[in-house]
Amino acid sequence: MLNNSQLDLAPITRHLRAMFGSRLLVAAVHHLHVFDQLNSEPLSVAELRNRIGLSERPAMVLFPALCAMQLLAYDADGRLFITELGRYLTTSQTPNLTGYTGLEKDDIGAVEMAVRLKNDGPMDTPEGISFVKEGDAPSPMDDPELSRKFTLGLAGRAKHLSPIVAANLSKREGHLLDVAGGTGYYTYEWLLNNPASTATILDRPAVLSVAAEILDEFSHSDRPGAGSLKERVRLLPGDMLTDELPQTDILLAASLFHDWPTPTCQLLAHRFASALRPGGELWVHDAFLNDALDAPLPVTDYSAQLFWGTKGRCYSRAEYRSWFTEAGLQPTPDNIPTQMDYGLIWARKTT
Ligand SMILES: C[S@@+](CC[C@H](N)C(=O)[O-])C[C@H]1O[C@@H](n2cnc3c(N)ncnc32)[C@H](O)[C@@H]1O
Repeated sequence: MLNNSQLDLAPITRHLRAMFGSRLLVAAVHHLHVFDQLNSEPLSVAELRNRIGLSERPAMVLFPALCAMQLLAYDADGRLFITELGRYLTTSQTPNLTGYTGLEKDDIGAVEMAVRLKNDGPMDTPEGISFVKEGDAPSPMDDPELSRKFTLGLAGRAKHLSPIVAANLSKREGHLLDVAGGTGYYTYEWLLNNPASTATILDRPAVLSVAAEILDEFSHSDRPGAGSLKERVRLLPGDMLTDELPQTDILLAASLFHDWPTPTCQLLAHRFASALRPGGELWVHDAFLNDALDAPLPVTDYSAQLFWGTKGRCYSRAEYRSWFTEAGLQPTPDNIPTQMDYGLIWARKTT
């Protein structure tokens, strides 16, 4: 069931994220010289990566974006080639737009994007990387001020999307584990829809102190059932990468995998599968690339934004489903759009 009665705010998030796509374009043309490399012949992804010195994550951000911009495409052998449109970004085409796009080549965002693409992330991160806590490295999510800033920064998005997400998750009596749950809005909405159920929100301690304030406010609202929420929610401080996870019937990973590189996503899929009881369900709310990894443009822009600020990127549903299968789960074919270019997919634990 899709609750579509509220306005989709995608135009706002698309314009916001387009800035990162623009940086990719200028960096690709003027700093990484992608179009010069492809000018004489199509190249395999591996060969192009090798020539411009990109590791896996930046390549899987940049190449899908240039395809979604219709500047590159894949041939039948899986090699990248310059499209008719993309030819106007080569100096061998007359006329071409390289002089015009070159006017932006010293833009500070484009220059920094080129640095981050080549380095697979920023050169220096003394405060740690936004939204991630890994090992002993400093994390803004463990700093009282920064974690509040980042958590409240996502609050409006979660508040807007959570009724739609909750309406589409399974209705059942049981337990929901909202891993890296942030504000907790997805949990509160699901508990209102499932009055006999309970939930755990797992996150960093500093994040959970913000969640506790939001839970307090939510439980004093006039929403039916809000009064019993506090008794039904447990706020569990921890590290999802290392701590034992509580057993659950439904595990929600909302805007979670996209902060992490592929090997960590594979690890998380295994950890989440182990936390599910037989018959349990793993739900992912995120923005997905298409399985051909060449569209859609709003998601390739979002992937660039995530690449800029986190350890992750956007992934395709096929990538998620392969991790679920490797972790012993059975992916369902469901593809449930929500809003702001997000959607839901899920897998079940059969045994
Ligand atoms: C992008 S936010 C998503 C929050 C929420 N699910 C939402 O959609 O609004 C990612 C969350 O992951 C949490 N996180 C990062 N590393 C973590 C770790 N190792 N253990 C637990 N939570 C972690 C962060 O504190 C942050 O709240």
